Formats: sequence, structure tokens, C-alpha cells
Amino acid sequence: MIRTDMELKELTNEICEFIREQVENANAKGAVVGLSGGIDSSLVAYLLVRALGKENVFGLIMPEKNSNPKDEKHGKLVAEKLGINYSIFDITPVLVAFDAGGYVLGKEFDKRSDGNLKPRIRMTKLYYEANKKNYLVSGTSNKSEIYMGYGTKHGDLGCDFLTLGNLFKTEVRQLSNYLEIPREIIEKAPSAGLWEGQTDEGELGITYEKLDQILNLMEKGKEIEDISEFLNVSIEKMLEIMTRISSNKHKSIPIPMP
Ligand SMILES: Nc1ncnc2c1ncn2[C@@H]1O[C@H](COP(=O)(O)OP(=O)(O)OC[C@H]2O[C@@H]([n+]3cccc(C(=O)O)c3)[C@H](O)[C@@H]2O)[C@@H](O)[C@H]1O
Ligand SMILES: Nc1ncnc2c1ncn2[C@@H]1O[C@H](COP(=O)(O)OP(=O)(O)OP(=O)(O)O)[C@@H](O)[C@H]1O
Ligand SMILES: [Mg+2]
Repeated sequence: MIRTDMELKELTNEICEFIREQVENANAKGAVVGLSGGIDSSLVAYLLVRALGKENVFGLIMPEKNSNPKDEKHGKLVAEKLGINYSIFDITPVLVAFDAGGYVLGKEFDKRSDGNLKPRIRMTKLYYEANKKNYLVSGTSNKSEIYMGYGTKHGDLGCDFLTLGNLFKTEVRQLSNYLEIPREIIEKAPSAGLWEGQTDEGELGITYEKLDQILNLMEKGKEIEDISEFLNVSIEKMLEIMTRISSNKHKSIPIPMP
């Protein structure tokens, strides 16, 4: 999965071509993206600007009262480096209006329902801006997250196209290095920021480095037992990953109809 600079250049061109096609086919004028200050959304912003031009990309920075201020700083850094239009929209009052746990006095925070509410509120704001500007919404999920269902259904997974949908997280890092995204963003631990101390790797129980090796071999049709032995991962862990993949398939397929 390690790519040469030549391959990364080609990959950049392919993704930019894909973005232009999506926007043109929809007769849209540009794209909007939520800027979290993390690596995925930063890379998406860089690619959107390359594909569409800075005047056709809009960034939304949407912190809440418990967000790490560093993330907002990184979101601004990306928007300003790229020279795109952006706005800052604090979602705390919306969480309060939803009577969310942790945001309303006396109501305890529930990781699942209150955590997932945040990406769903952000998605609504992204579509509000997209409607106004005749833009499309670019999602930021990568292939590792999509396999694992590591994203909120109709939240951050709610979008018009997935710019990074064909890249494993480790490839996102390679491409981000190649496109010279600021180091402090690349080196930050990936986090959905849904609660204090949350990290992707902590919640998934595996590093992206290892996960991507597993997923890559699975895509190549290797047997579970062989992957387990080759990568020195227990059969239990392999089964846990397989179960997670199958129980989250509903997030990335068309909605069932009778
Ligand atoms: N088999 C099935 N067929 C059809 N629909 C099914 C279903 N099973 C559940 N559902 C539906 O899906 C819902 C559960 O899915 P969902 O609401 O997404 O919730 P869930 O999968 O429980 O949680 C989302 C996960 O993604 C992580 N996340 C979220 C957002 C951003 C990021 C990030 O990396 O930035 C990570 C988050 O930390 C958490 O681990 C259920 O309430 C139900 O409505
Ligand atoms: N505070 C925020 N402001 C704007 N958008 C946000 C915010 N938090 C999350 N998002 C949106 O939700 C997406 C999913 O978050 P995720 O954490 O997977 O990606 P990331 O933050 O870009 O990268 P990383 O994996 O490094 O944390 C983000 O890419 C971004 O588009
Ligand atoms: Mg993040």
C-alpha cells in the first residue's frame, strides 16, 4: 500500500477528476465540507480546492462547548492556507434545543444518542449551506471507517460523494504528506471528538496501521486464518472485525425497500 510520489500524483489527479465529475453531473457550482481540524477533512479541503478552485469551496467549522480549541485553530489554518470562504457555527445551542444529555442541566450524556446527535446536526448545517449556494456536500469518511461503520448514519456519513471513499486511513496519511498538509494536523491522534478522550484507535481497539493491513488482505480474498497468522492477530480479534463489518453494512448500502 506504500505509494511512490508518481503514484500519489496520479491518485490526486484521479480523485480531482472524480470530484469535478460529481459537481458537473449535478449541475452544481461547488462543494461544501465540514472542517474539523482533523486529517480527513483537511485532505478533502485540499483536494476540493485543487479540483474546483478555491472560490468554489466552502468550509464550515462547527465546534461545541466541549471541543478542543486546537481543532478549531487547525480548521481555520486549513481554510486560511487554502484561501477558501468559511464560517464558524457553534452547535452548542442546537444541542441544547435538542435537550441533549451533557448539554442540559441534570441530563446525563449518553455516548450513543448524544454523541451521534453532533454529526447529525453538522450534516444539517452542511446541507443548509449547500442548498443556498447550489453546492454539493463532500463527505470525509475513508475506506477503513466505511468498512468498520465508524461514522454516524445520516450524520458525517450523510453526504453527496465521498472524496476519500477509496483510500484506507494509512493512504490518507500518505496523500496528506504528499500534499503538504500541516504536520501538526497529520500527527494528531484521529478522533471523532464526540466525547472527552475519545480516539478512533481506542474505540476500534486496533491501530489503523494494523486494521488497514487486515482489510487489504481481506479485499484480496485471503482467508481469516491466514491473515491471523500472517499479521499475528488473534482469531478472536479477526472475528470481532468481521462481525463489525457485517453488522455495519447497512450504513453504506442503498436504503432497503420492499
Ligand atoms: N441492520 C440494520 N439495518 C438497518 N439499520 C440499522 C441496522 N442496525 C442498526 N441500524 C440503524 O443504525 C443506527 C445505529 O447507527 P449510528 O446511529 O451510526 O450509531 P452507531 O453505529 O452506534 O455509532 C456510531 C459510531 O461511529 C463513530 N463515529 C461517529 C461519527 C464520527 C466518527 C468519526 O470518526 O469522526 C465516528 C462513533 O464513535 C460510534 O462508534 C440504529 O439506531 C438504527 O437506526
Ligand atoms: N468541529 C467540527 N467542525 C466541522 N466539521 C466537523 C467537526 N467535527 C467533525 N466534523 C466533520 O465530521 C467528519 C468526520 O470526523 P473524523 O474525525 O472522522 O474526521 P477528521 O476529524 O477530519 O479526521 P481525524 O480522523 O484526524 O479526526 C470530519 O471530517 C468533518 O467533516
Ligand atoms: Mg476528527
